[in-house]
Amino acid sequence: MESKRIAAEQAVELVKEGMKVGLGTGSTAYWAIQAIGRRVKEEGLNIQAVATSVQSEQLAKELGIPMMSFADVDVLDLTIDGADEVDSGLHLIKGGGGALLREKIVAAASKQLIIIVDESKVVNQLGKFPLPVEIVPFAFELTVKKLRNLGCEPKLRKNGEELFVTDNGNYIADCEFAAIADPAALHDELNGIPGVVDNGLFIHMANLVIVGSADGSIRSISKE
Ligand SMILES: O=C[C@H](O)[C@H](O)[C@H](O)COP(=O)(O)O
Repeated sequence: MESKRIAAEQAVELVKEGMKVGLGTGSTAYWAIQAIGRRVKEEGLNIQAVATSVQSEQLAKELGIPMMSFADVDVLDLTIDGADEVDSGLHLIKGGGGALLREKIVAAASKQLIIIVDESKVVNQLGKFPLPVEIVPFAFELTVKKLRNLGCEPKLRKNGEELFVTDNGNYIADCEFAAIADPAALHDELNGIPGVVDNGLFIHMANLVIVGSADGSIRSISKE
């Protein structure tokens, strides 16, 4: 928890007066939202934010972070979000919390995507973490078969006895690939399946990854 918090707090130092900011989702982004809330309250930091999930939006509102409507968003200055895996090319797997679609929409609208993780998320090759794929409920069994044909073992995510439902009313298939040799090609293949809304591969989207360690040190991975 400490390593996530220090990475998040370092990222929040990049938030400047007047910025339009995207707020990520998950246990690491939680610490970033807390730190932004503190800066708004204590320093009077003047920003406007949008959130990548209902959960993050609620937290931001509780902390008094000014929220803007997506109708008023053209370009965001900065988004701070977590990830499930990060490789040295700054490609990501996201969606462990089921928020990948909103996260990708917000990331795509951002000049800068800052990713905050602990050391456990940094990998040589993506794919150990089962890749979350958001699929529409209609004929989902058929979509899952198409996913399996790509060579993975998809598991529909559950919430207790029920299927997990995203903020967008869709299902998540967690796809075990073991190793993803060509993330960009797989991204396009997955999104070419009718019924797939989007997948958790974020290719060429992150600008900077801030990695927190349990010993309190912080390092960054940026584009070469
Ligand atoms: O859907 C969830 C997001 O992509 C999260 O940012 C990701 O799963 C990392 O979450 P956490 O910081 O809790 O490990």
